[in-house]
Amino acid sequence: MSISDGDDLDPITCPVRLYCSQNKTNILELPGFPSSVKLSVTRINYTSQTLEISNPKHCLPELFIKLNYSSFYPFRSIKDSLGPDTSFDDDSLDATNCTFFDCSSSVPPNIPRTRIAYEVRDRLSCPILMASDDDDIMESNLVFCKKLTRHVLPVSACYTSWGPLYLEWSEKTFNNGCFLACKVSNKGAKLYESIFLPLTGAAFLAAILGVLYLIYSYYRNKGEDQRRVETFLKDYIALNPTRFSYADIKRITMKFKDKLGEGAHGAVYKGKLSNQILVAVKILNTTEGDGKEFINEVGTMAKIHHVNVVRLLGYCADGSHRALVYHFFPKGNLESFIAPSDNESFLGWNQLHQIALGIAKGIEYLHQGCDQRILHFDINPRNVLLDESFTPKISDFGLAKLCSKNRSTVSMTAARGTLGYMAPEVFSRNFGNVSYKSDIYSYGMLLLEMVGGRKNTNASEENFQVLYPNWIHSLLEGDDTYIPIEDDGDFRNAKKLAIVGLWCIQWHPVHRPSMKSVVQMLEAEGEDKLKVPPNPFESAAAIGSSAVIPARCLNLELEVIPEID
Ligand SMILES: Nc1ncnc2c1ncn2[C@@H]1O[C@H](COP(=O)(O)OP(=O)(O)OP(=O)(O)O)[C@@H](O)[C@H]1O
Repeated sequence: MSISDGDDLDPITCPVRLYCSQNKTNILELPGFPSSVKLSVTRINYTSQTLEISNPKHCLPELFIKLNYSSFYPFRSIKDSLGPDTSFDDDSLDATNCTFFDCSSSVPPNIPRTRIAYEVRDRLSCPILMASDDDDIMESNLVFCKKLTRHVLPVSACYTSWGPLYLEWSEKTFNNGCFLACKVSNKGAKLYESIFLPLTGAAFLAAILGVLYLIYSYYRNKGEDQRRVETFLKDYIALNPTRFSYADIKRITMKFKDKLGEGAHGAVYKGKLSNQILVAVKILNTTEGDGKEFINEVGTMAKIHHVNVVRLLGYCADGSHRALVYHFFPKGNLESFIAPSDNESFLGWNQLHQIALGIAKGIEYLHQGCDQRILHFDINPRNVLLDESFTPKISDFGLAKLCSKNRSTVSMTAARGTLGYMAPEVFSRNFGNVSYKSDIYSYGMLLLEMVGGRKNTNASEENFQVLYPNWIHSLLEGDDTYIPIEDDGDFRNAKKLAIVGLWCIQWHPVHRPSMKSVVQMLEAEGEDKLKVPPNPFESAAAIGSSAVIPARCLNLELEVIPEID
């Protein structure tokens, strides 16, 4: 769009010209006598190829008085925007003799309802009127007006007193360089241009920006995923845990979509580091503080690398958010395999024996294999996870305590662990000092449950309530028939687990074996050489001769004696 006053268009080559004025209105300038006439173009319709002409003063005759028929060339006057009066080829039908009257000093008393009459009504604002040869001068009361001049005009022009006038153009008209239109200032176009166009433009821009943002965030996320996996792999090879931001954790767990379960310290979610690396993310219950302690603890746990201990792959300490990232183990925890609801999930005695041995080796490593002795304090079947090949992995170090290897006992201000697996001395110091032997007790209970769990599935309600250790003793003496023993191998494995379990749950910590001895016992050929220990609950069993209290409940029966240190 170019803005001009029309002077840059040569009047010789462009006798009729259209240009965009300084106030951005299209002006159609027509050659007239004694000077050219400037008409306002209120609308340009490029589809129907029409112009709408009006005079801001609503008095076109004032302007038309200077024009004649040829002034309009190459335009044709039409009735309205819908179509021409006549075809382009028949000029004679489009022209008429048009007489101009000055009616400024005459207002007739009775105005008939004719076209001219309406024009008369507007005399005050537009005192010049036009009439064609076809108009009845009498009827239109023009007899009271002063006749000015008469010349040929397009028919429609002569019938238009206050506008608008419609002009039509042919194809080539706008291609001769004399027509440099700007925007047309009609209301619709204004609306279109001021609201719709900007809106569509904005929507289009927003859509483009949206698409660009999606592409950007896709590649950024992809880049971030890539970066995270690369950092992880580097850390993994260097045996270090990766530190993740909370945003990373959200992405890894797909906004905590798949919950695996919930423990005492927080919920566990399944996640993905990449398509190949599946993880379980434990979101610890909201904590306060700067997380230094947590990072120290994580740092120690990060050094634990054993095939039977869950390896910490990463952690998050971001504001008050704390999370731990582990490998994902599809078989879940050992609990569901110890007392499965259907016999088909029974892993077999050989497999159970292997699992028991794996757990023992994991605990032995924690007790002896690290710089510092690590006491777990929460060994139980739920904290043993199984990988695809049923290799056990000790998990959940939330209650673990680090202590110097040359200290045989540790101080604890509160009982910790899971009832039923908790050693008596952890429950109350009156039973002795807390030490690594407390983990041995928990492990012993786990072994007995592995053996006894089989009985639970086959037993009646009455048999279910048999005191484990007593029942295990009966088993060892050959009095029990509930255990699903199919061959000698089965019997030997079950018996071995039972004997080792009984040793581990000895009442007094000093009577319990170390994990090293446990591993040796489990690996030793033949269970015959293993001595059956005294029944640790003999006195309790004697008191309740009906022996209907399960071992787990027995712990609950213990009198709680407050801690002294
Ligand atoms: N790495 C993992 N792979 C697969 N499942 C897991 C993993 N870690 C934990 N889970 C599952 O998530 C659930 C919750 O585990 P979590 O260790 O928090 O609780 P818990 O051991 O059941 O209870 P608590 O923490 O009180 O001892 C359990 O069902 C557990 O089997």
